[in-house]
Amino acid sequence: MESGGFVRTSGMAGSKGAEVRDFISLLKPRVMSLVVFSGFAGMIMAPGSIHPVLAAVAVLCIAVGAGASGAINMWYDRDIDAVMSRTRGRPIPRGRVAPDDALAFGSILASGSVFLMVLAVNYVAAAILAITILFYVFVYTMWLKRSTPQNIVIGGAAGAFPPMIGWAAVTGGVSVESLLLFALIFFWTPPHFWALALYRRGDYEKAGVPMLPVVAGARATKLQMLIYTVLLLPLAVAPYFLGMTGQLYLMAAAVLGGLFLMSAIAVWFDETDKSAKRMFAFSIFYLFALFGAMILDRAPGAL
Ligand code: HEM
Ligand SMILES: CC(C)=CCC/C(C)=C/CC/C(C)=C/COP(=O)(O)OP(=O)(O)O
Repeated sequence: MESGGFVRTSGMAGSKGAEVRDFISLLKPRVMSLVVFSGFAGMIMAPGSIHPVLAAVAVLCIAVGAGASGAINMWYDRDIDAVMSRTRGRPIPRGRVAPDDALAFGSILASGSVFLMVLAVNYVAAAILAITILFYVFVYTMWLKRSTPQNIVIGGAAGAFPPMIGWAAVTGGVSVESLLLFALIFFWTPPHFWALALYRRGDYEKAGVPMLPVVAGARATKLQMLIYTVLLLPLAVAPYFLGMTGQLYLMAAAVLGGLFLMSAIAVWFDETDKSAKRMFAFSIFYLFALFGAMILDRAPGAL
């Protein structure tokens, strides 16, 4: 049976185990791991306390909401995913999951995560979760991704919300501190993504997606990456100066920031893709390590 030009497989092909794996990969689990970690960091940094069961439910809602929006993104982007070598092995282009099934799967999980957050945690956390999902699906995926090279700068806001969700789960509100956690990811996203886009430029060109390296070239992209990396430096140490962390975090943020800046400079001078690949990998380590240091060094006074 055909559906929207893609082979429908549900109910007729693949072992049950393989289908479960396919649905799991619709959730973009590796990206989800860092999203969840940043949401958890928001929860740990927030003043006050939350019952451990509610904390676990909030983390689950962030994980499921992030995964669900990833599945809807894969449903919408199935045409370009089939063209790009990085994404053509995904379950929809491979014909392992029907587009309609992916959309239903993502929509049910997205609604479920928001409802559970309302019922078990609080309205503010649920509202930010809903905004995050809607922003990623409608603003980034359906609107900006295919229309402007600033797609990931504006759309990147979606990926920056999770610590605010974690913070709101504990406090029921938004604060300067939680906005700072948002800003950290917001300014981290351009160097993170453009490093990948530099060495995947051919893919985006083929798919007609106007990513910055395709539209403005490598030099302009590298300059933008340097600018965002420099702007990230003071933001990354700011949690210490706001009294959110101790000196261990300050040192970690300074060292990580220095290394991130060095990798952006290496990308600037490197005519090959080697430094961009290294910077992309380091960007992921950077954010895990930054939030890890923050969690370890949460200022006792902030409790
Ligand atoms: C608009 C914002 C963002 C864009 C466009 C973007 C794009 C990408 C892309 C294209 C990949 C490669 C995935 C692959 O190889 O299939 C990737 C990997 C990754 N991204 Fe992002 N990203 C964004 C924001 C974020 C955020 C906010 C996080 C988490 C806080 C994140 C975490 C990760 C992780 C952990 C990986 C590695 C996944 C792997 O090992 O395959 N990204 N990102
Ligand atoms: C709680 C919650 C809802 C969190 C959502 C977090 C979120 C929006 C993360 C976005 C990160 C991401 C994988 C972007 C991929 O861009 P892309 O879709 O262009 O990448 P692709 O080409 O790999 O599909």
